[in-house]
Amino acid sequence: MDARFLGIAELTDTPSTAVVVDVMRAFTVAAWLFGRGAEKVVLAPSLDGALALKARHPEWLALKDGAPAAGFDAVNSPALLRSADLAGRTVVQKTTAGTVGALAVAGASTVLCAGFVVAEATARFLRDLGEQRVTFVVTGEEGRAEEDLACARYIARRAAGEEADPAGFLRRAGASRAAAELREGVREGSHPDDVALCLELDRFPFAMVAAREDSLMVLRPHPAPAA
Ligand SMILES: O=C(O)[C@H](CS(=O)(=O)O)OP(=O)(O)O
Ligand SMILES: [Mg+2]
Repeated sequence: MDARFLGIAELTDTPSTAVVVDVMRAFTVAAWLFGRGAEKVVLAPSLDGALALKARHPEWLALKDGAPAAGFDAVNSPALLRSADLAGRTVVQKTTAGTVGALAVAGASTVLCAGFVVAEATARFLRDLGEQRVTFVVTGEEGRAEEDLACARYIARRAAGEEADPAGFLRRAGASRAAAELREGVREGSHPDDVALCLELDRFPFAMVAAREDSLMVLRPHPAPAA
């Protein structure tokens, strides 16, 4: 498999198959939303866009990164969402990196959103797809976020059918700037358990596929086929 690893600003063409990686924290959060029963996650282009969607659909939940804010129901923290009852709910998510990365490749034929919590299911999806050229969008720090790069490289190895010891990849992610900032409480809207939850390998059995539905980019879980 020919894998390339690009930051959002480095995307000069529309890839056929894109895996958008945001370990800390957007797509760990999205996986937890599905794990808690959410039906779909609508990826919003802006804070105002998220609030407009919520105004049109008052039953939807709006989630943003950073500090809590008026009009939003939740923040971008897996630990703060891990006990929420979200059965059948739609969540509108807007974050600094992850949702921006997914929207940047909205024209791709296949868009997966991923973190370590869905790594093997994502790799399995790619193996089943049989695509030879996969673009990994490394959403953090202009394509240099260690946690996203480590996760992307791990998924690429597994998608190519190679054995890969996850320990080194997880260690690299755990030593990232994002992990340090979360541990130190620098990032607002966080919980002390966020880093550990972001580094839980294969916590969930589904991949996450984003696709256009009407004018929206919508993320849904894609269960792994029976082995
Ligand atoms: O919520 C996050 O961890 C980040 C935003 S910030 O770096 O904390 O400001 O957003 P994400 O898009 O999930 O990387
Ligand atoms: Mg991030």
